[in-house]
Amino acid sequence: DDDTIPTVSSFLPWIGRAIEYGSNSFEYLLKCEAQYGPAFKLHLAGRKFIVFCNEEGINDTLKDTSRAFTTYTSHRQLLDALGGVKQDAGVLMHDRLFPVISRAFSTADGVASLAPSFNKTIYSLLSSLEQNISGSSDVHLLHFVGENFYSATSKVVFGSGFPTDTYSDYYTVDNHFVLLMSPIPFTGRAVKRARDRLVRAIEDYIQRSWKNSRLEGASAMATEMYQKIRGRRLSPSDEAGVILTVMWGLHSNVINTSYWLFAYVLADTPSFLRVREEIDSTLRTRFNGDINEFLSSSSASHNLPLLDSAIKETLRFVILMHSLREAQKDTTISFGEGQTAVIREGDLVLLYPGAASRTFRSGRELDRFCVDRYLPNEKTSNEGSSGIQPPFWGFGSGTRMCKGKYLALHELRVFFVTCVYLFDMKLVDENGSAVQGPLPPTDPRSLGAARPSKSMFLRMSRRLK
Ligand code: HEM
Repeated sequence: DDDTIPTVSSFLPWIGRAIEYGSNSFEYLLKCEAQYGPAFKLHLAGRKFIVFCNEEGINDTLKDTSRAFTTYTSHRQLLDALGGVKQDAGVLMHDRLFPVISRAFSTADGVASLAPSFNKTIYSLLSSLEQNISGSSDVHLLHFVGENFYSATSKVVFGSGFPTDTYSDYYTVDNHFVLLMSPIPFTGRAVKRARDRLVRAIEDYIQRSWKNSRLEGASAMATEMYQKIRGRRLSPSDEAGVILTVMWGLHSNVINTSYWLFAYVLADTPSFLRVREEIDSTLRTRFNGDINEFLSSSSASHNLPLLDSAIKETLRFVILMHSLREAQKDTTISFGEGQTAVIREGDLVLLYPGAASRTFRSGRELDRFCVDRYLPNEKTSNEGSSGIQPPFWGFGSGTRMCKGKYLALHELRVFFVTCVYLFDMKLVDENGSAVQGPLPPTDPRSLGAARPSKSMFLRMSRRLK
């Protein structure tokens, strides 16, 4: 019987609308969890959704050894919304392109093919900024991080012919992602125009770069992906839309996570000083104080456990929701204390780790950023960490685990280390006042990952060495 878990009652239709229209879904799901417990059903647009909010339910779904679930539905939605793709490219994306990404990056070694050129490009972008700073300068944190990653990663993956001057359209698309996902046709005209311009720019790029069956100057991974896309005989704009969707996957979470990493760490000066000391001493003792030696080493030798803990702790706050799963056969999911939920073929399952990774077991609140929370074997180094390590799903888990995890971690580390090496940095708000302590609340319309609600700035000056 599938009636063992509660159904969110129909006198709360706004919950359905909130999710469907992407407004404040995080808040609404928290309210549902408070009222209905860790697993509940929602009926939306003629489909049944089952939401799991606790550790057991999330892990049991992510493990899915019986292959009961697919993610085609959410990938089709993404391709349609982000890439404006008209033909069905869900299977292409999932069965053809993900394995290419997976082969390229799913081991720490895999990153080696892109790391040297990424490191060089990031260093050259940041050191030219350093040369141009006199005194101190306030830069918009999200754009600082966004433009540098967009430019470096696009060039490294797609070659120097990629039009990186499209950043502002990319930003509009990413920032108003929720409007693109909305089923209401007249919302988000400006964002759709930005998306269409991006698609055309990518179409031009493909036309210019496709020579002798390869994308000139691009990575082997990008060429292999495009060969597979081309094999599908899509229209040129659908081909470009598929590339745009892949590109968004490459950039969006990295940029967003890097933004929050700077914000959380800099808003807590003692934490920042600890991370900086780890970076300085690692550079000094392992790389002769030479950033170039660090940049040309393999990422396995970086050995920055406190920075890695800070990244994980950041992800605990950033990843709110995982993509939808669609059941392709009947199955059951256990969600703790002997309770099970029956999932029927065609049901959609939504995993909601945002709640579980912030309240853990006995309901202890985990609202505070704690830089050393995920240090290996950390017990009680200070009041904040107090040895509590809530479950970590920053990169998902099981068969659908993030295929770009090692690339993402590499990029996040190298960017942060290079900034710490080159700059003195402070976090300030729009009025130029220092930001310390709790950060402003996240944008309530955030869907999969938390987005900022207010602009924050980095006050940067050259670091005296
Ligand atoms: C900090 C950066 C990143 C974070 C936090 C992140 C997070 C995630 C998460 C949570 C999932 C699982 C979603 C689910 O369970 O449905 C996922 C899947 C995926 N990620 Fe990432 N990701 C990041 C960067 C990247 C990058 C750089 C790439 C591309 C190279 C990438 C490629 C993928 C792919 C292809 C999947 C789908 C895997 C599948 O369904 O088989 N990710 N990512």
